[in-house]
Amino acid sequence: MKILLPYFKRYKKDVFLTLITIVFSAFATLYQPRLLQQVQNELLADQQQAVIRDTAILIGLGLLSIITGVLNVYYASRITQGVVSDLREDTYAKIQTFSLANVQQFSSESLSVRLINDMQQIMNMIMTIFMQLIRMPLILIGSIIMAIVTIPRYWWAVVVLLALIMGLGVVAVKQITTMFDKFQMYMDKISGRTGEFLQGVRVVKSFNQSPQEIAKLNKDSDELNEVNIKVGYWFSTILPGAQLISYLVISLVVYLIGTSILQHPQDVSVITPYVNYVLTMLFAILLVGMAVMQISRGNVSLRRIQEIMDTQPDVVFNEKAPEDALGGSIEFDDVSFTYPDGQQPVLKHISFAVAPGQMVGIVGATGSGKSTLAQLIARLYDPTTGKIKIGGSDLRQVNENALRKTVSYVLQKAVLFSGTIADNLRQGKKDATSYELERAAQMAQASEFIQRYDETFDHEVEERSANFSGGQKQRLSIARGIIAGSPILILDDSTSALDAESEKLIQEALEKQLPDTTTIMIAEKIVSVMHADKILVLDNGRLVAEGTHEELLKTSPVYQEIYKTQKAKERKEEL
Ligand SMILES: Nc1ncnc2c1ncn2[C@@H]1O[C@H](COP(=O)(O)OP(=O)(O)OP(=O)(O)O)[C@@H](O)[C@H]1O
Repeated sequence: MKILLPYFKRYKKDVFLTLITIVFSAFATLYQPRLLQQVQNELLADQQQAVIRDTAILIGLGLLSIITGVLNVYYASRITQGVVSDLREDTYAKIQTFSLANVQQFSSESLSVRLINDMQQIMNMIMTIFMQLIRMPLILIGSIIMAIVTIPRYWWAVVVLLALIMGLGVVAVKQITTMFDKFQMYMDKISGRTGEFLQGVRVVKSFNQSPQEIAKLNKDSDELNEVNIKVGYWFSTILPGAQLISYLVISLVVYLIGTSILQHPQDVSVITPYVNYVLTMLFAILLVGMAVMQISRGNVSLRRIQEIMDTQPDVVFNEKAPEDALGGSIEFDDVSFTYPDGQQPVLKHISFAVAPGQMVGIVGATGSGKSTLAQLIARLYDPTTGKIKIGGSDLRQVNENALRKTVSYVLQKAVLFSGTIADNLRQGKKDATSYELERAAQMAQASEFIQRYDETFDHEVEERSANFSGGQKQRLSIARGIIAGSPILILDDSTSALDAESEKLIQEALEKQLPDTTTIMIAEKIVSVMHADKILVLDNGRLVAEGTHEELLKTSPVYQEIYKTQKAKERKEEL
């Protein structure tokens, strides 16, 4: 709860006004039965003036109840909306500082559940605090005092009633709160599965995996249901149980009043207010119980947000360093890297240097560490040991904006966002002109298909870019990478869905039109990088050779082997 205090402070005025509405509303609720008793006595004594006066006050109290109730909801909502929206913004800003390793540690699905579902629980909790948690204890204490004052000689009945209902409440609340952790855990699991299912819906359908996927989802959903049913079971026993206890105590007190009515005839007028106070007490206990449960549920969510806030980003940039783009040279000095959740190093003692403007190919078998190496250049992870320098600066010392301006990374899996083609390309450069869009599209061999749309660059990209082919997506993401004009461009197997001719044209365009750009081309096929100034050969995380295609054919057995296998495969395909 401590995490919320600074946020509440921002809404001091609303908190103060909520407290005032609570005090007045509690007073109106508690004073009404007392006044009713007074009116009954005045009726019995035939005091008409007093009856009219007190009835008017009763109506006034009713109105006060309504007005303070409405104002309470208004101010509580203002606090809740304000606090949760500030907290969500801060949490979102914190997630923005996360490295890939941090995101992986939580899983992106869990982060989105925390931002949506957990925030909703926190919202319910704050609303409950300002509507019930402060008001109901006041009403509870007030109704206990008033019930005792109404018939002092049966004070013990109130004590018995409280003890029984509280006992029931404590058992139920304990049971229910232990289930909230499980509830959030299953929510994470289900949203993870649903996200995975929707993202891979084509694979699921084409491999006829729908029944299996549905069965997995059903299993998690059944487990969540079980938790919900148990919570529901406890909820459904509390209310009737507490009502039964209250009516038993009320019946006992009414019976006792009946047996002694001759000695205390004035007790006739106390029965109604007494029943009223006992029922108010019951109502207050139930609402306090519910509020405690809502708050403990909110606390689970708050703890999950706190976990995000307490996480130290494991890639920290030097915000004091200059924001200007760095140079285009790359230097790896004895770099090794193990993924945060991995056992074995994926890169082992890698050292190499690339001069600005060079085109460098990286080849190696699948899983040899090519993409990992590229991700280290973009500082999506830090090396476990060793040092990487870009433009002569140690990556651990650079400013984040400087690095993002320097390295443009076109991912292996092309990802576009909903919006227009132009919106997507401008993610590379916010203020790119139409000329720059066209030039980048031409270099990426995307211009031809873009020109076929009536709206050209304003053509809509649907959600998950479902209206584009794999090759079109790759061309657009290459164009997005090019448009940034960064000194270093990394193409991580980004031409795999293109035909050989388009791939060649893209390479020629890069060579001719971006001669000063350092280009790192990761490729499965040697033919894609054979014209590079230098080729790095990775084998099981080790840099086993570097040189031009001709040099490597003479000196590197690993390179020869890959080349031979690929040539043989090509020949087979031609036959
Ligand atoms: N996020 C990750 N967490 C843990 N291990 C990972 C992660 N990404 C990759 N790996 C592991 O690191 C190794 C190298 O993967 P990487 O993607 O760098 O290889 P690659 O050479 O680019 O492969 P490919 O040509 O198939 O893309 C693999 O064994 C892979 O399982």
